[in-house]
Amino acid sequence: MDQVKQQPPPALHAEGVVKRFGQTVALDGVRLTVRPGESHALVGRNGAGKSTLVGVVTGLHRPDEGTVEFGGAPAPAYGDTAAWQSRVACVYQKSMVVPDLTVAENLFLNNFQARGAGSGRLIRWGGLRRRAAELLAGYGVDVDPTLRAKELTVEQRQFVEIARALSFGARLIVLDEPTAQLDARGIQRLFTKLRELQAQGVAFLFISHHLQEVYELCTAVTVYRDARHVLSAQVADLSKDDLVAAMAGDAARSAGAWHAGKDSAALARSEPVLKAEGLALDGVFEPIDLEVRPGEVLGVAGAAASGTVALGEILVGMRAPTAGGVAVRGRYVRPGSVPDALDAGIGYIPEDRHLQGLVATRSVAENATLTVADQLGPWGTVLPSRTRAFARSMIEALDIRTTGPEQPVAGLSGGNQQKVVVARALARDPKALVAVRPTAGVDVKSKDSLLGVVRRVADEGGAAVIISDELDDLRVCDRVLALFHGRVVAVFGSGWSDRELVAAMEGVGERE
Ligand SMILES: Nc1ncnc2c1ncn2[C@@H]1O[C@H](COP(=O)(O)OP(=O)(O)OP(=O)(O)O)[C@@H](O)[C@H]1O
Repeated sequence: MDQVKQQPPPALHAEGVVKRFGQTVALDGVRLTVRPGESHALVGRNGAGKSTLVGVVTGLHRPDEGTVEFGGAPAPAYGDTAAWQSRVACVYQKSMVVPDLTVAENLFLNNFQARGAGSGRLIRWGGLRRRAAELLAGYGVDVDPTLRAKELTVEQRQFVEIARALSFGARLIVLDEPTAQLDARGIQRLFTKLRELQAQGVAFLFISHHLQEVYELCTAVTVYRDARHVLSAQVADLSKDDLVAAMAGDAARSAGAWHAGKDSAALARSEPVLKAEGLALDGVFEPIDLEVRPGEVLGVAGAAASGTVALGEILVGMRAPTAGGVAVRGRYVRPGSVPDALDAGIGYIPEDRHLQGLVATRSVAENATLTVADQLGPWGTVLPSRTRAFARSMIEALDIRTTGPEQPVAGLSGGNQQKVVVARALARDPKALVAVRPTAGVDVKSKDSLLGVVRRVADEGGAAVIISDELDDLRVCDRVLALFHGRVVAVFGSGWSDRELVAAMEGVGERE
């Protein structure tokens, strides 16, 4: 018999996939082919259809048309969860493990029957732990299987979820913005692990708005735009400008890497809009003084454990400090009081729109105006016409992809939900806007307009604080404080280099 050397069948092949949600066509005949051992990026603007495709190829959404194959064989029936688990898994930004169970229990959850016939319902815990330790070691994952899932770092949790998927037999793993909550070193450790697994033939579908990560990690890329397939290419053959142009559908505008940089002498003469004195949170950050003057955008840079997010939460009244206080234009703000912070003119763009941001079942218009109900009509009544008018202006300004102001936010893509959170923060014309990683999950093209909106709050005489470890977020700032383990380790005016700022956030070159 002739031995014809054949290419192995693709790890995933989807063809002609159509998915509608009511009137919305989320996928319009798209295709995607991921080869074994490949790291394949799926990119596109907010609302392009990426998450919907992930839902279709992980068995969550039944497509209206089209086919899905794994390793050349048709996908399992929709609803047969165990069969889907043995083909593909998705590691989401949100943890899918059970927080109160141990790593070992999470690894074998739903999989007890796989431990051999005859064991019945009896679970042998010692054996379970041993097998978990073997499994983790087999994939080079250094995590104690007796820890509870809630005790894991984001990075460890992702590794456990990947090991769990592989133990079910899956050879395709979808990673949805996996670096969103990792610091620079965590990202490098994740990428190293992914490369090791790729070398063993595991394929990855990588969903990300970070194009530099696509170039660093991925070998192939597919672009969707407005629910359609635009191109698939080898990453090495595609320039970044061409990639952005394919996503945006028109000639790529330059990302406008502008350092703002205000006249520091003029700034120093004006009274601060936002002032914090001796602000501290025991065990999280040491006393810190802040002054943000009219027209100024202050950046607060730091990695996950730096204390920057807690600082932001204190500025907006979500947490009380252990010492110090905050004032807006000289008006003292009651510590730990969100209503008082709002009254004082503080606006807030939280990082986690799921927990703090939105009411999923309410409309875009209602969510965008949740904090301004008292301003929209007499005696607190909300006039629907005004709510809609404000929402319409925001939909336009922020390029929110929606069927209209009445659409429930649950039906928006993740990035478009984030824009609604931003709209809500702007609804009150805040004097001081505090934004935590405002562009998380927002596509490359929308990032500019969103940061421009934050910048405008300052340009109109207010002040803004951007808390982030994203260099692109920090570029719009006039001044950047870098925190490391709760201490300000560096202050930059305009003109910092990426390398300097990253080094400061990483605590490199810190002086005692
Ligand atoms: N459950 C749903 N109900 C109604 N419409 C939906 C639903 N899920 C998604 N859509 C719509 O389908 C389209 C594609 O959304 P999808 O979440 O796939 O985009 P995405 O590319 O993942 O965007 P993002 O980058 O913002 O996460 C959007 O117009 C969205 O509003």
